[in-house]
Amino acid sequence: MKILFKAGRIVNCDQEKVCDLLIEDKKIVAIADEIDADDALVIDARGLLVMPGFVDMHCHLRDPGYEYKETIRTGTMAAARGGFTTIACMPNTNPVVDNKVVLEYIKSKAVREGVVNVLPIGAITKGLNGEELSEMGELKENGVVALSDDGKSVMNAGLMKRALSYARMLDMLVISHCEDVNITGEGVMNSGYMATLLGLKGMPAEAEEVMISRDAILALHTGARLHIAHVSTKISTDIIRWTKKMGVNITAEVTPHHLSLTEEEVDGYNTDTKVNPPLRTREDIMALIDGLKDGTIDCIATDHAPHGIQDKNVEYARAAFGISGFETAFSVINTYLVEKKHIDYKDVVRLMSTNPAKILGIDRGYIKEGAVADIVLVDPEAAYVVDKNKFYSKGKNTPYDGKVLKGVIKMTLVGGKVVYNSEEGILC
Ligand SMILES: NC(=O)N[C@@H](CC(=O)O)C(=O)O
Ligand SMILES: [Zn+2]
Ligand SMILES: [Zn+2]
Repeated sequence: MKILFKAGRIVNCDQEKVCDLLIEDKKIVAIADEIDADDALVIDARGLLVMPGFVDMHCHLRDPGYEYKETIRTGTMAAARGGFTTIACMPNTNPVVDNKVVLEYIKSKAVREGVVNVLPIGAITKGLNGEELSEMGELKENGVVALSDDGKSVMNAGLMKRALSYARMLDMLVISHCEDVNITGEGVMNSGYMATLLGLKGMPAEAEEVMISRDAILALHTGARLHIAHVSTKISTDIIRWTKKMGVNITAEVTPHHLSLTEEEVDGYNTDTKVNPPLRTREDIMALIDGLKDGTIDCIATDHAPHGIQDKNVEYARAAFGISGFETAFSVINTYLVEKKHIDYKDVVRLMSTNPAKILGIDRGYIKEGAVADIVLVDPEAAYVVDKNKFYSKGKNTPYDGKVLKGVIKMTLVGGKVVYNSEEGILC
């Protein structure tokens, strides 16, 4: 099967050009000004962006254990609609991914039912209990791309140090959810004026910042590769900038919601704005954007965290933390960052494809001859109104419902196969 994209704007992290692109079987075989291939399916890509498929290094697929929130099937369908071709899923399932049996279940189900590539992340501690290390070596041998207790912090610094030492020996990436729970306590939104006004308990910025500091120092002394999940504050960004300068092997991600929405969204008590870490302030957003621009923050990750209606349709203080993020990620970035001229499309590719692929150590994220044809075709000008009821994800928990966003995914290809297009939907 051959697919020929005609006159699309091909965007990589370091260059872009309007030209043709030919795919044969699983690979990109030619990129040139004018390609003819009689037997190919021809796609008119004029006015559209042809980008390397997005790579999401942080999502929750909820399978096994919480299939009412999401399954590998529905989660990967949502990912494909979002333009993602590879996603790394967190181990906070039930049972937790702390052994090879659960890992095998996810891997085989992803091969059978997955629409996009799924890379599982294993737990740092058994059962995410923060007490005993998981069988890290066994997890690595069986194919995890990283280790994380996401959803929770490893509160015991001694244990985290040991985890990082082993990770260093095994050459594994550790992804840290940074939250000192003794500081966040019962908090449900950002600490400050809004929390006081709304009568809700706050989650102070320093809960995140002290843990990033701790983990950066532990990474410095152990030499481990550390990745900070969902960075959300100005000071966090500064700490990462400084520690990178010191030579710490540290990378970081930020989510679309932390780049676009502030704590003001919580006014009205819409539980779909409840997320961990919480939505912060305008000042934090501006600092996070600066961090993306100067390379302090390496990538954008969705932290797609789908929940059921029963988890969210309760009073604010009792609702689950999390935002369903796959299906709005690109258009949020396009609307809030590209349209506002903070970044350009080369940056989008760097942040959503090239860098996350690099951090995960996978050969993806760059369009070139010979590369696997994981590609997303985007109409950057099309605007639409977000309708959560049209999500493929079972998680309808989006704070963007009813908002107008610009940028539509027209087509997603995984390994040279069209798995989604905006007219017909999911095709496999
Ligand atoms: N981000 C969230 O608010 N929730 C995540 C956990 C996490 O990413 O820490 C979840 O699993 O629901
Ligand atoms: Zn987290
Ligand atoms: Zn998460």
